[in-house]
Amino acid sequence: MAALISDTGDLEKALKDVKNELGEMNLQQNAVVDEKKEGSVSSSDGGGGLGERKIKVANFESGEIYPTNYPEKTYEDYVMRNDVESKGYQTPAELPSSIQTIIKDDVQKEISKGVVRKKLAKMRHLVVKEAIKPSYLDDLMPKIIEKFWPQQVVYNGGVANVKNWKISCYLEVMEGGVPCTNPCLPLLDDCSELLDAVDALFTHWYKQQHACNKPGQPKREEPYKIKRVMNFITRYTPNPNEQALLKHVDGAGKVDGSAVIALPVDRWTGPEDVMSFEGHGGGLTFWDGHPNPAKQQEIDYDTRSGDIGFIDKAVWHQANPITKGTRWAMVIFYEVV
Ligand SMILES: O=C(O)CCC(=O)C(=O)O
Ligand SMILES: [Fe+2]
Repeated sequence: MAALISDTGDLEKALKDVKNELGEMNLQQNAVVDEKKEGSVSSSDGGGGLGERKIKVANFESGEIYPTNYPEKTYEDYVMRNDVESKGYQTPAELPSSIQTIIKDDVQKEISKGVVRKKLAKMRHLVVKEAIKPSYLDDLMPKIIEKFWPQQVVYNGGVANVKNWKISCYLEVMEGGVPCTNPCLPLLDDCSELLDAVDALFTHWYKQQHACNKPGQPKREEPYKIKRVMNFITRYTPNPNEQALLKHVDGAGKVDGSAVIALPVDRWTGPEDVMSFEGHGGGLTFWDGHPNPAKQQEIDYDTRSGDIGFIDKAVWHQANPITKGTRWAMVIFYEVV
């Protein structure tokens, strides 16, 4: 029997911890994770015609302009910035200490352990509770609410059945201006610490999730390079077409993984009990655990401020409908090399 995990010491330690916690479980028998199978999850529609989130159409012809209080920046300004690779933090521990303070203590270890548990269940997603401190997001949220400016985008075939999508504010878009050409740059500035933090968490998660498990496979020495290919904030409401993002996979082949960060309930523009969606849906659901969609399990999470969902390539998921209040989330699509 070859070593179960041969890549990082971190992961080996996490495995020991989980082994202790799981007691009698025979890991030798149950825990072989087949990377090939993992990578072969179909991105075809396994869920009753709900569809992929295809990113195809750049549509910004309506003549919409930046609100007048925005600095005069154009798409070209944005592209110049996006050409710079992500800062390359491989773990939260490498972040500047000022940014480490916005992250939950010991989250690195928690992610390593969480990945081991998920691998035992052959799953390729992980949700970490309060990975970002809710108090930090409470401080950031008024800026997000002030500058939130949903851009009109049209997706080919619709975003999980919604053709005209105008509930997301794009901070970074793909080259060529997809899915819109007017990213909200002021908000990108406000969110830069949060984005650095999530980049480091995502890189750490991705590295653990893709650590080599197969006999004889060489250990990867070079660092993972991640790039945020798209990044947006969505505000869901109980209005038709604004309640949910139904079952989909991110990026239709162009995206290697995603992070979804739950943001606070908007207590700034209305009374909390009115804005809250507590008891009215709004969590995340994943379909995972088997390469064959018909055999996948459905897993629900009641996500709240600061929780992060890490999602591997082509894992089916859904932002569940709300019937009351407003629900905010930040979403980042990554390319990994
Ligand atoms: O809103 C969320 O919590 C997740 C949304 C999502 O999966 C997406 O925008 O691709
Ligand atoms: Fe998604």
